[in-house]
Amino acid sequence: MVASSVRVVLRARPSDHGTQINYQSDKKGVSIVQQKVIEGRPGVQQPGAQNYQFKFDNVLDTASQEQVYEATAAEVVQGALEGFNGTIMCYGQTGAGKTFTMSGGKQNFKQRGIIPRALGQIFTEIKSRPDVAAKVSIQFLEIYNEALYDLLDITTQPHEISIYESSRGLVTVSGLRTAVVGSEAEALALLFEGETNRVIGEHQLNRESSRSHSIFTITMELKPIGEAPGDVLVSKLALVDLAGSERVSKTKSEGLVLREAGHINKSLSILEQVILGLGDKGRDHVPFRSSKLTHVLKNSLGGNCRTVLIANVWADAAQTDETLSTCRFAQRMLRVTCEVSANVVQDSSARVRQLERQVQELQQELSMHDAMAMRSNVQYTPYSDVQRTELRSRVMDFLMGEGAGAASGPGGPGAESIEPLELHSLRHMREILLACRHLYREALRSGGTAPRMPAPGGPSMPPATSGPAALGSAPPHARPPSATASPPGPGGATPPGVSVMAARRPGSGSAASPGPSLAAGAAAAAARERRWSEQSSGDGGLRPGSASGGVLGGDGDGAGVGLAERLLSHQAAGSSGAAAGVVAPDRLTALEDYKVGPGQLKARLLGENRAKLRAGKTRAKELGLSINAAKRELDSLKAREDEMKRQRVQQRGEGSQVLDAEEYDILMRIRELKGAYKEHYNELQMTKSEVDYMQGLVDQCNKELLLEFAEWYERTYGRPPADDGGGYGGSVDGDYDGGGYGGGLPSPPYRGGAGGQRSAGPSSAGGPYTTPTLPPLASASPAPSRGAVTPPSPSGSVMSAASGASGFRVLGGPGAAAATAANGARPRPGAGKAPLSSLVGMGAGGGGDEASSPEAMAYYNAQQGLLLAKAGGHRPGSVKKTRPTPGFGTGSPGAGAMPARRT
Ligand SMILES: Nc1ncnc2c1ncn2[C@@H]1O[C@H](COP(=O)(O)OP(=O)(O)OP(=O)(O)O)[C@@H](O)[C@H]1O
Repeated sequence: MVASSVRVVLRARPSDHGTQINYQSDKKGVSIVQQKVIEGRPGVQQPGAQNYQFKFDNVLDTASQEQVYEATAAEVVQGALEGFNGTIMCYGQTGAGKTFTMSGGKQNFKQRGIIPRALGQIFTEIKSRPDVAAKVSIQFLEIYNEALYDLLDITTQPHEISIYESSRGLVTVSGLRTAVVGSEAEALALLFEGETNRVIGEHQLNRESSRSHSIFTITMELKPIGEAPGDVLVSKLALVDLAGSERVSKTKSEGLVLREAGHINKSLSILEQVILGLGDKGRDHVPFRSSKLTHVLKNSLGGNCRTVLIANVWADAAQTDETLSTCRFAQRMLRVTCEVSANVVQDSSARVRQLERQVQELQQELSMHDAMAMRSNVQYTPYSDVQRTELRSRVMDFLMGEGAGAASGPGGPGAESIEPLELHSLRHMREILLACRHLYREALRSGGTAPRMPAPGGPSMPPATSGPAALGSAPPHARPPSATASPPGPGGATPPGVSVMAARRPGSGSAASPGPSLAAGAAAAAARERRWSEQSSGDGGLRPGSASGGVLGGDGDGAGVGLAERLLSHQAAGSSGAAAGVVAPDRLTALEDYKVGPGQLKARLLGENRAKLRAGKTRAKELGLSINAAKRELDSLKAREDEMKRQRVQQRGEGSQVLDAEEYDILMRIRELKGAYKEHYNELQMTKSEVDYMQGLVDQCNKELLLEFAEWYERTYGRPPADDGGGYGGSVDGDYDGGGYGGGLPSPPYRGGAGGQRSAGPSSAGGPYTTPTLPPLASASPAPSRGAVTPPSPSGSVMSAASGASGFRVLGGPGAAAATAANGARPRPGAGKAPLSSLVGMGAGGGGDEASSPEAMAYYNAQQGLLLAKAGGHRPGSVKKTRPTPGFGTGSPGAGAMPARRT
């Protein structure tokens, strides 16, 4: 255990108003000069302004925020790869940029936050370690109004999620879906999926304010593979985006948003008390259990965890009070220390192998001892069939030998004439007993009489209790045949080599056939065995929420549900107009109006992101082509070089080092090509990550735009009748790269259906990922090394690697596949039953041909049934998200003509 202090990073959102707080940072820390207005003259201290000094490890200058995000992610990721738990927690007032820091901005890849960076680093590192088997799993928890929600599965009810604390103080959250992910793209898809499910609201200071705390947990298990497997490193990374503290006088919150603010402020104030308690060594009680947030974070605050706090402040003069309060909180956090140690878990299979080796060595050791003690017939290995048969015949001889029937016990008449059975070892003794049992059963089966056992301690057994009927009810240790050879002495252990005069069973004819109690005993044993096997098979089952592997299976959960559910709730609610009497245009027309009207900001963002996504794909395609061309040229140059080398050796002998001009040129060209290959390969890796990220952003924008449109439509024209399937599910992203997580929304007819058709197959889906594959660059590729670029796998070329990493792997069940096919869209990571979202609008006119697909409709109906069945217990957040609240839309300040946000 090593004591480690919490690290604090200060990160400032730039001022919106040209007025800002003056930060000065030097080695001592950050100094904040409180100023009134310094417009036009930033950095100039006004007379009488107060100066505050805070000391933090790292002051984030906005110009270098990418490096700080990258470095902060790397800090905990590196620790996690060594088995240390880590936490990064964003704290600060509302609007200060916590979500921006954790998840990233919505504009571009460069703005991605700490979570996507951490995921990228984890998978890059895993790829560079071929000697390690890694398992990465993800959970995404939301704490909203003091209730727990699963952001990866919104059908899970809060009461199904609970916090457990072990006697050693280890806190775990049970009931959450655990998604095992195999690539960065899969993990990113889940992040975006969860983000979309998060409850957000709008107030004066932030149009997209998180109304909940979220904890994105990455669990890693790293296990060495190969001849001598070692211990497993298990680590947990908790990436926490807290809801922002807010002064309601500033945020002008009302209604539900105000109530949410109450919960947020209360839980943050308990967090402060916990931090105060942890910093005060004299305090013996820290109120971790006073709020769900502090209870869940217990191990991250002062536990076995390396913790980094990012104090987010808003560098605006109007926010000085909140900035100072955040800095004070961060200062207190610096006093908290954690006891950290690497989590090393023994690999049970490796342990078994180790013990087997140990047993073997001990057996050899024993054999040597026996040889020295002249005990040559001790056997430590299991008996073979031949040995067993031989032993049985000896036991038989013993039982039927001279004096049989006369001897009635050790010392009885005739006993001295019986050749004793020597016992060499415990194993030998057991085998003799087994042989007795075998013979006994054989005798019973062949209709013979069961030999009677002598009464324990008595010379002979009274007939009434000695028959087989009595045997069944006898205690196990007294049952034949074991009792016959039951060795003397406590515990029945007989020293090896001791001769035991086995008591001979009187062969009297008084024994009857096996009685019912024997049969009952056998039945009970069988039942026991059955129970045991049932139990063990039950143990192997997975608890709900501990899904492994089938992360996104088409089993009724998945990416599209959140949206679909919300959309369904609109449809199910029937028609009720906010503006009853207004003639509603058809929804596709309305959607077009919405995109140039109230939804133009999001529509523009979507358009921009789509353009960036397309640019990324084009670049990836160019890079792929150039890599493949380089590879082809390298192959032919290599062949030519080999040929020239062979000729040179033939003509001038083995030792000749003199190259002619052509061979020299070839060598130079090979070197040049290798450099270009490596450079382009690295760039392709980066571009690939960017494409995955931008795809997620596009999908997220797409969903949000649809959702906002649905809310706006309802407010403006009232709820559409249930059979009006015209628009909610219609895509706002008709381009080939579009589509929600569920495999793309159907292409709207007003766009000519281009999207749906173009995404019909892999060759049209991802331009750059469809060129022919090439074998890996064998000798020309750089050798894999830690931290270096991993060359393409032997099974595929650079191009196929790119396509794989884009994650277009079908993870959904048959329903997902059917829906995807119906959709004409390629399956996406996180698909699961996601295509539901694309099917919602199929009822009439939304999806063109696809609507007629019986498989798709069957899938849709099944999903709808599932949702309706669960409708009674929907999480409040998801329902709430679909419903404009009093604080929004018409009434809330700042809402204006914007559609009501999810609240
Ligand atoms: N460094 C930055 N550069 C550019 N824009 C930023 C930066 N930080 C924050 N923003 C912008 O400020 C706004 C508020 O940011 P964000 O939603 O991340 O704040 P928050 O602290 O999470 O707020 P809340 O607690 O209300 O959820 C967003 O529009 C975001 O894009």
